Amino acid sequence: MEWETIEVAREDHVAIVSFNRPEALNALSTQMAKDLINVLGYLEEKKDVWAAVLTGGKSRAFCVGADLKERKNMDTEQMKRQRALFVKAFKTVMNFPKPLIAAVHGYALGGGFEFALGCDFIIADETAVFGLPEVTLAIIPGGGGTQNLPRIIGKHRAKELIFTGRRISAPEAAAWGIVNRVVPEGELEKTYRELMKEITQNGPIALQQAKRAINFGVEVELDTGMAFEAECYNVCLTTEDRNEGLRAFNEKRKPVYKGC
Ligand SMILES: C/C=C/C(=O)SCCNC(=O)CCNC(=O)[C@H](O)C(C)(C)COP(=O)(O)OP(=O)(O)OC[C@H]1O[C@@H](n2cnc3c(N)ncnc32)[C@H](O)[C@@H]1OP(=O)(O)O
Repeated sequence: MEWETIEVAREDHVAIVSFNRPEALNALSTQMAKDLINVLGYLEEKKDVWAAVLTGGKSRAFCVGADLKERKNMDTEQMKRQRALFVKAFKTVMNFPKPLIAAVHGYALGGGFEFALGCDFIIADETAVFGLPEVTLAIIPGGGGTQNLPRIIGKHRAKELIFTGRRISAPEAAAWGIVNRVVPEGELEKTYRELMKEITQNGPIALQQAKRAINFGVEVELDTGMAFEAECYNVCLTTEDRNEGLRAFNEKRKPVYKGC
């Protein structure tokens, strides 16, 4: 499959999804939103894809947010249509059922930062810069930033970043819990390949059920969350992979999971 603004590479059970508009610092155009929705829908259906990583590809930016050049020439109707498409793209990232990790090099601003926040977690190299500058443009984050950021770093820190529109460095983002780890420049690709290999040696159905249980559970009170966790656990109980896991342990070998 080919997409105009996004590259997809495969490595075993991992899909490497890279924004591919380096000439515009991966600014989010209408076409890139369409491509991202199609790519993630395609990967959701691919049974042999167990996890994915979202990167800025060859650009010196992960994604610098909405394409302000494209937007400048839009009328109200076109803006409304683009907004609906953008919201669909952000929700497609947030609702992707398999582990989806953001690997950030360079700028992750506005919608670019919101794509990363919609992933399961973020790793970055030391060049990464994060920010939600929307209020400097007299708008607000419209890709889930006002919802995901406070859930990750708390209301007060989220309000400081959103009210100021200030950019923060990778080490600051790590100190605030936005980023799980920061690696030296040039080591991001090696790091995410190792991380994805570590994740995809595990049961793919269990990965999806763990994601479901966590995403649902953090939004509800404990008893409801525990009941939902039990539902997710039961999905794993009836898999052949679960039997393989037990067999492998008792035969003192690494399990070979098949996603069934
Ligand atoms: C739902 C989502 C909403 C949103 O995301 S709102 C938009 C939020 N994003 C922004 O406000 C970022 C705007 N861009 C900048 O602040 C700066 O740029 C950077 C800090 C990202 C980079 O600055 P520097 O390193 O000095 O490079 P440069 O000359 O400003 O940009 C290089 C080329 O990239 C284009 N570009 C940068 N950001 C965008 C963008 N968001 N939309 C469209 N193009 C962009 C520029 O125009 C220029 O291109 P040319 O060399 O042809 O002039």
